[in-house]
Amino acid sequence: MLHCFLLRHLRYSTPKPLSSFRRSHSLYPLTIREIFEQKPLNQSVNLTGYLLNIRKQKTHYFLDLFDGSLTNNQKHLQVVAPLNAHPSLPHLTYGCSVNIQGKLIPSDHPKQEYEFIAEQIKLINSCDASNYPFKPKSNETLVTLRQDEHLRLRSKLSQAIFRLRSQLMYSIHEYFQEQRFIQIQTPCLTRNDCEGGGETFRIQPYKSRTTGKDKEYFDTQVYLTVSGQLHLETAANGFGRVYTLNPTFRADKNFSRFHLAEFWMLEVEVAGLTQLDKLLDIYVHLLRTVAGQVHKKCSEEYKHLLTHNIQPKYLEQLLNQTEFPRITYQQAVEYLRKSADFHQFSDNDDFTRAHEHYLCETVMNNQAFFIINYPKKLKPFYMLVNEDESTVANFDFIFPSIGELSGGSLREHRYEQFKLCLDELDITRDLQWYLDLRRFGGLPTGGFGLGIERFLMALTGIDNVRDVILFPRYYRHCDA
Ligand SMILES: NC(=O)C[C@H](N)C(=O)O
Repeated sequence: MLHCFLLRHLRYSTPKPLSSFRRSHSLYPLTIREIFEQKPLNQSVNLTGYLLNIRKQKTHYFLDLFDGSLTNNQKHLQVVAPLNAHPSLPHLTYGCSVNIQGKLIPSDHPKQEYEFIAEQIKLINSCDASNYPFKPKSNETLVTLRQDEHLRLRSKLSQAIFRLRSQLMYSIHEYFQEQRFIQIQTPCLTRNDCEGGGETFRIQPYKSRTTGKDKEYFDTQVYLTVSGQLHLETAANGFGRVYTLNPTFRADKNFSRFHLAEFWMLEVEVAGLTQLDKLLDIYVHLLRTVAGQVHKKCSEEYKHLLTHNIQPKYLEQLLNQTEFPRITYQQAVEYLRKSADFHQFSDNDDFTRAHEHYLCETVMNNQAFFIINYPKKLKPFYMLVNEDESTVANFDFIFPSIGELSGGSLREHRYEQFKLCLDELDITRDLQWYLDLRRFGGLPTGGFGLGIERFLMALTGIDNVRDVILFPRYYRHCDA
């Protein structure tokens, strides 16, 4: 009985299909994009947006309405307001928000198929036009937009960038769905500094204004995560193929155009991997597929960026290459030592950005490449130690004009070795849960992290991370 009732109920609660115009019209406030796509001729509809231009002519006002729904080739909707119906619109200024009721009708104008005739125009909020950073026809640049993070999505340039970012996120999820990965949400609060680099933000007690009492995070030291990797490995031991796409935090006092204190990182972990080459193949396949999708889906955004002279000089490599050169740390050191600037490079030193740039630009001729098998002592404790006992099975991927785009490794899955390593570092107690993965039959896994903002730099040719994240947090900067 109950079963029948449920079935009947389910049937009735499924929304009935409506024509696409009616469905979107009734469920969400209508957008200009939908007006262009669905052309609801002669129906009275309501639109909300900003006015970008107001021109008074003999018989009509012409208003350019913008609501952020259009891609960049279609700019805005031109609204025609006959003077006899709207004798004066003096309260409307550039940038003000309005609600317009009107109708789309076929146009007599030879250059225009349709026009939108306003029946009623309501001012929602006026705009403090003299202080508004986006003046009519102003020439916005990435630098000027950066000064108004909270308003910059009113500009077409920022819109192009953040549409592209949204597509990137979507394409990443799509890729992993297709490859049958499970998405995991790793925690932002953690007790372990996974990278061991000491760049963690510690959660500090604070005095509550209302109670005046100190508040602790349950009497333990807790940090904002620098990487979800350790937690992701536990998930790889459960599901096999997993990924996470989360914010990560690094207390890096670096003010450079490559560094953020909060950045988004895609992290991937795959069980059953025992060869570094395989991990690199997976990484390249991901980059190629996702870059290809973004390139295909965002052609309008790319065109718009080009009008601002922003072009992805090295995107071709991501789209077309199935392989990238792979050199060992030792080979990279030899290249550096042959150069005039770096001939004194010491054994077991880490590469700086200057080293990476030299290797990429001069040695590799602006070709992206991998550096593999770093000395064990330069890298975090979790990496698989190679047979030579002195290097680890890891990679850094170096991209022209950016430097390190990603890092990854096979993980040390052998219980005895790993316990010894943790004991030596005196971190066994803190990481008992992580060691347990090996204690209870852990699988060999490998994975990598890819910083979303740097990936966006590679995809767009934009040369500052602060332009590809809406609210950048970096050294001494946390504004809006
Ligand atoms: N998941 C990873 O391999 C990323 C690595 N832990 C990093 O933070 O660079």
